[in-house]
Amino acid sequence: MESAIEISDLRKSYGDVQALDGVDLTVPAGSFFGLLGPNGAGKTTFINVLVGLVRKSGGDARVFGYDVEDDYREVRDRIGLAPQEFNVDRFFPIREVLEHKAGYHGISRARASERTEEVLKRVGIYEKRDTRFDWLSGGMKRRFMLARALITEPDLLILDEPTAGVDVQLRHELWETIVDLNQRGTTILLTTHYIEEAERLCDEVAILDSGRVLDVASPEELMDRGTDDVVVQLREEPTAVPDFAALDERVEAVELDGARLVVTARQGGLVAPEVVRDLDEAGHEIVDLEIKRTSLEEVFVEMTRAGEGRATPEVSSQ
Ligand SMILES: Nc1ncnc2c1ncn2[C@@H]1O[C@H](COP(=O)(O)OP(=O)(O)OP(=O)(O)O)[C@@H](O)[C@H]1O
Repeated sequence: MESAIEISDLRKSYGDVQALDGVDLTVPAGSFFGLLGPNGAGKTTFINVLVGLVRKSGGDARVFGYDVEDDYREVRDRIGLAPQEFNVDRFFPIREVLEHKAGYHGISRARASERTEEVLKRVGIYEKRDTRFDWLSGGMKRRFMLARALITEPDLLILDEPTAGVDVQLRHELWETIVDLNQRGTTILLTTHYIEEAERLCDEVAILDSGRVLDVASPEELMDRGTDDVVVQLREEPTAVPDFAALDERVEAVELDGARLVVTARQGGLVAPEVVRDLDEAGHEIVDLEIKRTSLEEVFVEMTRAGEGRATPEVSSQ
């Protein structure tokens, strides 16, 4: 499959701070890819290298096969970026801001005007087209950032915290719009602090910490590494229960509180049927069963906490 983003040994230092410390990453074309990491992990720096706002100190970075520095123009024309900050010309009607941007990318005046109409309708702020950016509500500003990123019909859409500070309903609406774009073939690179957002939307996520990629996997695969709770309510308080930990190595803890049994295990969904069978064979009657799945957020916190030990800035050799 073609790669939308191909990165090898990417490095960026700001003086003593090694913001990117040898990143290797491949984002397949058409995927919905998440970039997760705590504050200061290097996510914005990574994005800025791709869009030509920051010069890398070393390594190789390509977008649809084009080198981000040598083929800057080709790369920039293929990327739509919705940055975290509202870096928008505030004094013009938003319609004009979009038309200017399209013109800057070489789109004809007639097409720019059509395209402006399309994207404003798509994000649901067409009726605000003659309003200046300053006068939009916070949620409308977020929608506008997405519209501006879409004006050039990008093959790669980069969303840096696209739903920061928006209410639940708008967040869901924005998700729908983004998922629809992805289904039509646009590759999405998303950074977010709402880990649930990545869990719901992304095919794959990369966990970045201290300028390094700790892991790349699907949210499902990552969640399999955390532990789930299999919670069983028994009819009667048992005097003893089977030794689940000895029966299955995925079981990490067993807690009995009256008639309520909690088995903590990796891959709880697969362990639960065995727990039920063993209890049944031992003559216990089950009245309720619940599997409390670990969240991507819990796994993420665990992984990035493990990396804290080497978070000290290094002096760059580049
Ligand atoms: N222009 C700059 N000059 C000096 N240091 C910088 C600059 N930009 C970023 N840094 C440093 O590089 C590191 C990575 O920052 P970056 O903004 O890429 O992280 P991030 O993952 O996007 O964080 P956040 O989640 O807070 O947005 C941080 O230590 C930051 O202080």
